Amino acid sequence: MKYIQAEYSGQLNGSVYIPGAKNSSLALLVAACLADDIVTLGGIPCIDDVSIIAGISRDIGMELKQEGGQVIIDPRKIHSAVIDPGKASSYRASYYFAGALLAKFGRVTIGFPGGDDFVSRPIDQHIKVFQALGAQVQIFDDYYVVEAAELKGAEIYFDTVTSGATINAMLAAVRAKGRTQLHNAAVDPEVVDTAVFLNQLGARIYGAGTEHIRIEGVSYLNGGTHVAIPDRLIAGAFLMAAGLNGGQVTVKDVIPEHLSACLAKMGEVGIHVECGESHITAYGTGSLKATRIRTGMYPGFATDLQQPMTALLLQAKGKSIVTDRVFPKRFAHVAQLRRLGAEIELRKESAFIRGGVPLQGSWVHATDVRAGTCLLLAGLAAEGSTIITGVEHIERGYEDVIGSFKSIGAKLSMREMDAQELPGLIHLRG
Ligand SMILES: CC(=O)N[C@H]1[C@@H](OP(=O)(O)OP(=O)(O)OC[C@H]2O[C@@H](n3ccc(=O)[nH]c3=O)[C@H](O)[C@@H]2O)O[C@H](CO)[C@@H](O)[C@@H]1O
Ligand SMILES: C=C(OP(=O)(O)O)C(=O)O
Repeated sequence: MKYIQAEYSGQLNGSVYIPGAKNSSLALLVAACLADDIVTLGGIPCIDDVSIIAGISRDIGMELKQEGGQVIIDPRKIHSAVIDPGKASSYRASYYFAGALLAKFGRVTIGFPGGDDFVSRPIDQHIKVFQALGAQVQIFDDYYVVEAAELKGAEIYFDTVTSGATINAMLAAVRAKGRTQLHNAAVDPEVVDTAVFLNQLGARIYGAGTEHIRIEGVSYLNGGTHVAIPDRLIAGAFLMAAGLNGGQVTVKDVIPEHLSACLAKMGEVGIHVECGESHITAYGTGSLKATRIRTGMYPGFATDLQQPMTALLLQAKGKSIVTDRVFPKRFAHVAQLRRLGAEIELRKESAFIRGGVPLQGSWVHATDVRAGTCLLLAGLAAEGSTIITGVEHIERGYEDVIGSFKSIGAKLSMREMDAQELPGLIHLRG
């Protein structure tokens, strides 16, 4: 079993280049299915979720090869729209294959999405989209089938703001007959990135980045080239690292506007932030103030950043409250932080933190990708050694997590737990 060992690291200083966004890349790679010619994508990170897509692509006949930092995709030989349920459920964004393959082939058989487990992650809005466009959806035990003789443009109102279903609606509607209008659409940068890419291929999507998106269906999509936007979630976590023990961290190749809410809250807790055109520097002052965080859909404070922010707030003297309204049960990291000595209570959709209590290294388990970042940051601030298992969750979203954190001075190593070591470690788990 792989694990990460984190040691108290003092001040973190340095700069890191931020890779392309996981959540954009997962949409772009599948959007490429819709093209009728070769597509080249840049900025796609080397993460486990992308490897799963590569596996699915091989199964369905989509050629996908990596050449010097670019992924070249040939969707012309796709011969199957049946996706292995095991592969579909080993990451979240497999639902994009449902929208894209439905649009291109009129039928898709696919397993349910997996990804981080926040107790409830419904896909009712995705299904609503498919049905509105004229498809039938049949649900079986471990897969579902979506099919339509013809997809026809429709008027679709989302009952809740969802980035996944907004992107999926664009994928499904882009080749539908006539006009589709999406209302109460998500305005996330990843939605805009997917629309920009599809338009580059010849799609006619208007208004992405606002709550109303209009899609005029087209019957053919060219090949083309696109570069994924930088990962605002990885960038946010690195900037927070500067606040842990009063260091200075610069993230390069970012779009600062995508991090507005995060930077505003970092300012409130006492981290000084300076933005350039494509870089941001965070200066920790060594003294953090408690605050209140409420997550919201973009441009609100990202739910994916509340977990690393919680690690930071453990260092801020006083009472902080972190409320997650997007995923009210996204708090599996709290029990693990308590193992490090954190004073943190859960009530309904909020974590109540008494910050400034010294942390002590222990054995903790990452249950999802950002819980992993949270535990990693907490481990760097805790006395002694922290053992973090559940590395597979972290590797779903982070390319070279050890190398990039080490480059800013973090004392981290990836290890393999062997039988001799286990008795020495087991007392930490309790
Ligand atoms: C692969 C990917 O891009 N993952 C991101 C995506 O997940 P994901 O696409 O799953 O999240 P959504 O944006 O769809 O979810 C937003 C909210 O809508 C609800 N909802 C969603 C779909 C649906 O059919 N019905 C419904 O009720 C969800 O429970 C949640 O409360 O956006 C989340 C919210 O920014 C991020 O945390 C994830 O990192
Ligand atoms: C929740 C996340 O991932 P996913 O939606 O892929 O589970 C995340 O990236 O924080």
